[in-house]
Amino acid sequence: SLAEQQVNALEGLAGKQPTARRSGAKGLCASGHFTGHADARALTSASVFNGDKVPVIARFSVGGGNPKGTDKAKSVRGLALSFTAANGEVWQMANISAPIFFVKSPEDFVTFVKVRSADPATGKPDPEKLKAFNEAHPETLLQGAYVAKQPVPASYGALNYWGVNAFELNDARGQSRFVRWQFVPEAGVLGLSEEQLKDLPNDFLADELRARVAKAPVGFEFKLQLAEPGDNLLDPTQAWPDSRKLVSAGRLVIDKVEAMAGGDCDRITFNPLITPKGIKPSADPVLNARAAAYGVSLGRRLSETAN
Ligand code: HEM
Repeated sequence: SLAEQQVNALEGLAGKQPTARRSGAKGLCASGHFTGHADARALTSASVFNGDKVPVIARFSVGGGNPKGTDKAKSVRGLALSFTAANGEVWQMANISAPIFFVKSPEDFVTFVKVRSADPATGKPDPEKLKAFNEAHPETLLQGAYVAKQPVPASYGALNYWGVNAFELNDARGQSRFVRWQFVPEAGVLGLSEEQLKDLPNDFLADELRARVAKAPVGFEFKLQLAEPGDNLLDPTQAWPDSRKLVSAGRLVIDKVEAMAGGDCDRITFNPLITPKGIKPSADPVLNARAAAYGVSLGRRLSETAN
C-alpha cells in the first residue's frame, strides 16, 4: 500500500529504529488542558470549545525518524495533541513548527524521502536524482527554506506550531468555512544563537521543557486562520496570505511532563482525521493519507515492543 511505501521510505532514511515512531521519533509525552474561547463557538459547534477545561495529552518531538538525533539541528519540531471532550469525543492532531509541509501529494512524500536516502551502491544520496526531483517539484524546497531562516528552537514551549492542512468548521446552523490553525506560544518564540548552542548537550529539549513546566504551566494561544474564496484548500506547501483573519479560539496549557521517555503517548498515534462533530478534514490528499501511514507506523512499533 502507499502507506507502507511511505513508512518503508522513512525507515530507509533513518535506518531501522525498532519501537520508535517512524517520524517524530525523538520526543516526550506531556499533558494539560484546553479551554475554548467564545469567538470559536461562532465558527464551530464542536463541544471542545464550550469553555470547559478539556483534558489533553500532548507529545513534543523532533522531526525525522531517528530517536537518537540531535536537538541542535535546524529541522521541524512537532506538537501532537489528543483532546477528550466531556461527551467523550476525541480530537487528535499533529502540528509542526513550520507553516507549510514539504510535499503536496502522498506519492511525492515517498520520492521526497527516497531521494534523500543513501543509495545502497554508494552509501550516499544520488545527487542527480535529488537534483532532478527538486527541479520537477520546486514546492518541495519551500519548507526547508523556511526552516533554514529560523534559529534552532530554544524550547518546545517557546515555538509556534501550525496544523498546516485545511479543515472545515461547521457552526450550529450548519454553515461551513475552511480554516488552518496554529498554536502561538505565550512565552514568545525563542531561538538559540551559535554561542548558546555550543554549550548545550544534544538532548537539551526534554530537560528544558521539564524545567520550564516545573516553574509555571506553559501556555499557547490557539488561533484559527479563516480561508477566503480562492485560497488553496488542497495543497499544504502553499501558505495562505498573512492578511487572512486570525481568530483567537482557545488556550492550551501544558502543566505536566513525563519524567522519562514513554508514557501514555506511546500506545497511541495522533491521527488528524479523528475530529469531533463540528470539525471535518478537508479534501487535502496529504491530510487524508496521514491516517493510514500513522496506523502502519503504530502497528510496527507496537509489535516490536511486544517482541
Ligand atoms: C503524506 C504525508 C505524511 C506522512 C506519510 C506522514 C507520516 C508520519 C508517520 C509514519 C508518523 C509516525 C506516526 C506514529 O508512529 O504514531 C508521523 C508522525 C508525525 N507527523 Fe506525519 N506524515 C505526513 C504528513 C504530516 C503533516 C502534513 C504534518 C504536519 C502538520 C505531520 C506532522 C507529524 C508529527 C508532528 C508527527 C509526530 C506525532 C507524534 O508525536 O506522535 N505529518 N508522520
